[in-house]
Amino acid sequence: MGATQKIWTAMDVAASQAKQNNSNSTVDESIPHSPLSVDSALSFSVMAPRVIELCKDLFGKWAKLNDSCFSVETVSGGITNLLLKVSVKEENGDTVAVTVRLYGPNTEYVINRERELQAIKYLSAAGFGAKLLGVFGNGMVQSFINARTLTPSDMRKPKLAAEIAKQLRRFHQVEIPGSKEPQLWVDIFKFFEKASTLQFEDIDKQRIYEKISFKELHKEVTQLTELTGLLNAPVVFAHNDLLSGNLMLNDEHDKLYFIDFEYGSYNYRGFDIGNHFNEYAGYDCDYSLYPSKDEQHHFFRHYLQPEKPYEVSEKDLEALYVETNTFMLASHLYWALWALIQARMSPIDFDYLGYFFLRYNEYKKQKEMCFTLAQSHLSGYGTA
Ligand SMILES: Nc1ncnc2c1ncn2[C@@H]1O[C@H](COP(=O)(O)OP(=O)(O)OP(=O)(O)O)[C@@H](O)[C@H]1O
Repeated sequence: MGATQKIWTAMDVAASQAKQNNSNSTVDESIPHSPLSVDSALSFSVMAPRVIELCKDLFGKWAKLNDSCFSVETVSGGITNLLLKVSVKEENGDTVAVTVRLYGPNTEYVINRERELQAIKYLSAAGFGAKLLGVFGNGMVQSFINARTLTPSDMRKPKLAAEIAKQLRRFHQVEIPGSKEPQLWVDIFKFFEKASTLQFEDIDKQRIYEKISFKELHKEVTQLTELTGLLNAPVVFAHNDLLSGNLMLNDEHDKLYFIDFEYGSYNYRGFDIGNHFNEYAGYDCDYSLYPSKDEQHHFFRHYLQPEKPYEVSEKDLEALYVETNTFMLASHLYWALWALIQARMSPIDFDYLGYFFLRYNEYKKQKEMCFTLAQSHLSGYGTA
């Protein structure tokens, strides 16, 4: 969904097993670590010298530089992650820029950082995102990406949509060690457990919350689990949060970057694509902006056969259309339940309860059409 605070169910990544299975020799295991932490709640003027000290501790070549060779600025952030840019004038006169990400307090219990770091190593070795340069007590240092963040309307531009599709295909081909079990329903049922037993101190929020029928919601989740189970859908390593804020473009070099792998996991390919299409709605959640069938086909052609997009068969296009638009419903349920938990847990001032209703109502609006589409496809009739 892309709001700042992220809720993550602590799924077992089997890190030790992952290390044993580690067969990708291109992964750099020599990433520097520092035990230092920098409190993200400090004022900027107190924090900046500590960030410089941290950089010196992590990277030996900077240890002897005078502090005046460093400049620190804020890229983005609030109470959760704080992203800083550190520019360093090196001895040879070159200036190098890195990002320093400080995890906010309490994020470690909602985000599985070990799993995120594991994925970053492999994804960055495959050329995705910023390069991981160092890890410290409460954050990480990555390369600074010289690019602009996309807007929702950028994502549907045919040239960019084709590039996103092509890169998503490559992303889905990356192999990350560890369990390959799709996490979608594991997450959704864990979210459901938590979301259905909340208590709000705020009376108004409690009243709104009590209007939700968890019996009905549970039925919806179960029905959709059963339906998607019939699709025999491919499982891939998915980004799971491919919204415009997580896509960056260097216009000069025509280079597109996927960033922010906090939600990455093995998951259904259709979920990743359907979730991305839901993000065409933008920050105002205007679902009338969901891509048309033609726009989806354009994306699928470049996803399925980037080298020969116009040779993709109608049959393959239709199958991926059905898969994506069935899992698109799951994306609504996933973020709806996530928002309920956020409404209770997040310190961020955002109308998460309102967001629950936006996503759940859109699910209900689309349900019949998507179920009919999937059922007729499964029964062999397909659609016109
Ligand atoms: N390595 C980088 N280089 C340059 N800019 C970056 C880099 N990583 C992130 N950004 C910028 O910072 C913004 C926030 O980054 P990111 O999504 O990773 O942080 P976040 O704290 O997880 O935010 P959110 O929760 O809103 O997704 C991005 O939209 C992008 O504009």
